[in-house]
Amino acid sequence: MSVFVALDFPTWTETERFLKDNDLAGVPVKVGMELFYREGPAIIEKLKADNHPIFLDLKLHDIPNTVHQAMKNIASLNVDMVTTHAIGGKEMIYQAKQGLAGSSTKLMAVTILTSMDDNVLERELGLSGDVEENVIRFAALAKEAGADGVVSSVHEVPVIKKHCGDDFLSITPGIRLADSSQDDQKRIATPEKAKELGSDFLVVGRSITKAENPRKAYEQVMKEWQHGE
Ligand SMILES: O=c1ccn([C@@H]2O[C@H](COP(=O)(O)O)[C@@H](O)[C@H]2O)c(=O)[nH]1
Repeated sequence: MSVFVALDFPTWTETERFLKDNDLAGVPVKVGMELFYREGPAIIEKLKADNHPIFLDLKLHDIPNTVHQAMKNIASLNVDMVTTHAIGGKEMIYQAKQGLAGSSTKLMAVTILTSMDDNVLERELGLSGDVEENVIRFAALAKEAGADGVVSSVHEVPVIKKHCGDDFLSITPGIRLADSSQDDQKRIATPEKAKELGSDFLVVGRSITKAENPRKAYEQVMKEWQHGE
């Protein structure tokens, strides 16, 4: 199971420099809105040419037909995983999966963003239940609709596996090394904790990209993830 480095950079020039300067050729990477909206699908071809496994994190959320048609276009990019928001509902998630038919791209549904906590759910969104209850509900919905797995924080992985089964994949952002700053994330965990709680895949951005020595930070993440230390 892999660690995806979040390439949250404004352009390909900066991305390419980061990967080269830090000797990260071929590592699994996550492409999100910032880079994709600037560089478009060409960025995927460039990264594939350098053998990077790719998680395309575009978090689609629209009416079912629009998401279906968009996923048909995404399917032709042959990335490893793509995201949709579970809050778009069962029919939207189902149509997202149908749009990917014929490709090997896995569909991951975002449950509750790792930048949110119980307070935000209750006071700002008026959702009933705490983060964990909502994550379980969205994960069960995503599974029923045909998704391959969900995005959540590390802390909800055990309950997701309990309710949806061990083979329902979990990918967890909000990863921080012990000395990294929390930034805008509310539900964080170390790579070591992610291993202990059973995440299948990690997403690590600023703990690596903003580190004084990104290569050393990447190696520390891998050490904790592979050996739990
Ligand atoms: O719930 C979510 C879903 C996606 N993300 C994305 O992961 C990275 C995390 O970056 P860090 O710098 O490690 O905080 C970022 O690209 C988000 O868009 C998430 O954080 N939480």
